[in-house]
Amino acid sequence: MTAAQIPPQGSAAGSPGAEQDVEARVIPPAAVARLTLYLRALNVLLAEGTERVSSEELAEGCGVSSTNVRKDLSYLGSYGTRGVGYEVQYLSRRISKALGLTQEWRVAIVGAGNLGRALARYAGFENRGFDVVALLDADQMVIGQEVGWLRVSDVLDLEAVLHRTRANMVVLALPAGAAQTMCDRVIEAGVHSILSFAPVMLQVPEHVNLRKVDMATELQILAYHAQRLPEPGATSA
Ligand SMILES: NC(=O)c1ccc[n+]([C@@H]2O[C@H](COP(=O)([O-])OP(=O)(O)OC[C@H]3O[C@@H](n4cnc5c(N)ncnc54)[C@H](O)[C@@H]3O)[C@@H](O)[C@H]2O)c1
Repeated sequence: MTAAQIPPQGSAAGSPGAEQDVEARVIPPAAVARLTLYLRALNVLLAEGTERVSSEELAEGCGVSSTNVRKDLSYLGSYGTRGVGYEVQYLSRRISKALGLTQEWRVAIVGAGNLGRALARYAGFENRGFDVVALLDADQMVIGQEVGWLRVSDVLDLEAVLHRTRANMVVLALPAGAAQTMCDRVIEAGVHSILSFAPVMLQVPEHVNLRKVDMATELQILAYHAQRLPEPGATSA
């Protein structure tokens, strides 16, 4: 094993001051995305009772290079010592903290159609620090229905529902035409972290964090890469 070791808390790099310095750093988006992969792998290792892991093992489990692992983890602090591997529990805590996952995230979903319902029923969010606290819709036939353990609220009451449930993230699972108005209302109600599935560009002020999920674009990227691969069984000329 050649991985660097995370120091025990209280040593120079693990001291509260050092952690604050580290947290002030901006982590590049691609590294943030990989940190979420490491966290998922580390949580599996934790559940299995594994105490240490090398950067090579972590890299293999996440499908990235060990150089990437070491570089990404260096954003959380410089850990220098080689040969012992990372302490799984400590590293998992550090990544969770860097990703803001030690904070309570309470998610309201607007749009209780196919997508909104599937998301509301998905049990995996809670394990990863996201509590789905509300599901809202505009359709009188849908309002009041039970989805999982939630009852669909009337979107006319959006502001009151967000306030009552202390939601601090909103997922928009709405038709494109309704998304901007709803996005504006959500921001006006004080929620500044929004994930949108609507196939439309949304305008938000600078202080708002907006992420857009576009599966069609992902599929197009996949198609581009797939057509560049040789057909199975094809021989190169
Ligand atoms: N990004 C992706 O990967 C992806 C994948 C699937 C769907 N989508 C998009 O997600 C959105 C939802 O998809 P779906 O399949 O669940 O659609 P759906 O038609 O099943 O559900 C939409 C829901 O939104 C509700 N709604 C409409 N206007 C509203 C408003 N102003 N306030 C509150 N609720 C309102 C409707 O009553 C309906 O229940 C669509 O825009 C779709 O294009 C994106």
